Amino acid sequence: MPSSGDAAGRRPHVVLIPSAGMGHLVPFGRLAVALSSGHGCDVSLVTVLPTVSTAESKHLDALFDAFPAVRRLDFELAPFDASEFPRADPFFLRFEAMRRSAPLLGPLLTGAGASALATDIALTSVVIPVAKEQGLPCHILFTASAAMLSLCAYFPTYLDANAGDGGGVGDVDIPGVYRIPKASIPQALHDPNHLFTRQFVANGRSLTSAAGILVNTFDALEPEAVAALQQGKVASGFPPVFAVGPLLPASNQAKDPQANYMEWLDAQPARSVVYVSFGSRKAISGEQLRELAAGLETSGHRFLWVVKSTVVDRDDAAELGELLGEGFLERVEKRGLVTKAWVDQEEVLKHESVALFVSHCGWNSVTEAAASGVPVLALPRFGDQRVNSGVVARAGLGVWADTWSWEGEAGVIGAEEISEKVKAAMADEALRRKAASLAKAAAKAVAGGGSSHRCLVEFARLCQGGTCRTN
Ligand SMILES: O=c1ccn([C@@H]2O[C@H](COP(=O)(O)OP(=O)(O)O[C@H]3O[C@H](CO)[C@@H](O)[C@H](O)[C@H]3O)[C@@H](O)[C@H]2O)c(=O)[nH]1
Repeated sequence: MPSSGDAAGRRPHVVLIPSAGMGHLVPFGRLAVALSSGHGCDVSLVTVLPTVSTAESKHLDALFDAFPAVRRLDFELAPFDASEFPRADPFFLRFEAMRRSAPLLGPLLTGAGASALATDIALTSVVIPVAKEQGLPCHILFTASAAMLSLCAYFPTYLDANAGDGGGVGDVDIPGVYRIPKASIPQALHDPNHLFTRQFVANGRSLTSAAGILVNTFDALEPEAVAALQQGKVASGFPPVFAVGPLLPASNQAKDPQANYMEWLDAQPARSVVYVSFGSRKAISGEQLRELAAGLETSGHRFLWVVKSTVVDRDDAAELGELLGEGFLERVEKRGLVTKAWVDQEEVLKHESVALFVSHCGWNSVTEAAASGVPVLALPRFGDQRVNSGVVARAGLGVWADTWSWEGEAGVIGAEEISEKVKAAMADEALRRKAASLAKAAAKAVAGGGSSHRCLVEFARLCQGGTCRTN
């Protein structure tokens, strides 16, 4: 039942504060749409200006156009001199700018009449103190898997218990969840002094200061992790956990008028195409690109391959053709399309010609594959993607050859292995059936009365009258 307002009839006004990066903006936009349609909440999505990339600006413009019920709340960052950090990437600079602009956030929230906040785990150190000052409950939308959330929640305890061992990080057996093998733990976490590790531990500790935690997942995809988190088995003093995924509004992607991939897909036979994409950014090495190209070629299958321009090594100015191996594009012309366009991935995954998704297992891609019933061949690259690949394999959504050579996150998987795995996955009828059954479970979870729908109702109710745990 939608929330009908407080005693004075006021609707809750939930303000969502995403961090930068399409992998984060996309689920925040989707949560905004889900909450504003049918849950009795007013919803504002904070647009941090200037945006980090044109992809982000286009995405946000398309979202606000398509869903006018979602209010846009512009947050102009205070200018700061980035030359202090000459080698920092745009995401670090964005975080630093947010941190320095925090004093401006309180007045923005008061002016907007916020009654509750939801922010990204990466921004808790900035947003939670502001929320405390304002007396507002602050929730977290965790944009990765529940397995990754449980690792984040348990990791500080794990490190405390293993401090002094000197043996580094091993398998991590998360209470109530399962054992995450050493090789799946993000590489940076193997070094206790790495900046990422310190941040990850601080984030893990900050989870208990949140009023509630939303996760873009659903029961059938991650039964163990969702149950353990909700039952407080992973860490003590844990706030309520709402598994609200898969967060999927109607398509709201900015269309690229130059892109011809949908016409190309329309011309392919049903269930014949391997879709290959590694998310919105982040490089895979030139060497891995060429191995992948050769593997796709020898697999003999049709493929649509989305290569982001940032996928190409920054200092490698060569054109796509050269990067993918000499003559590759000409040889595969009749059965492969390689594009640098921003595609509407949901639309692609729903297309009847698509049979397999070769994915880095960014969490949004995993949830989209699950919602579309497209099996995944996992090719994780960095960060949470190995943990997510483990989820994919456990749930039967896809295959992850975790026996593949592990040489750290920069390890290269050879063409022959890729080709064999593509052929096997394309021929695997049982895998296809299992993926299709997960899509049914996903649809059931988000429909009225389903587990994710109930979690969203419960969350909206908490925003209506919830007590503030951030104090
Ligand atoms: O041409 C494109 C490329 C991407 N997308 C969309 O962009 C999002 C990409 O997100 P994701 O699949 O999660 O990949 P990343 O962009 O790599 O996401 C980052 O954020 C995720 C969520 O926290 C993490 O799981 C990843 O490891 C991290 O790299 C998805 O919704 C895609 O559908 C498109 O629609 N068209």
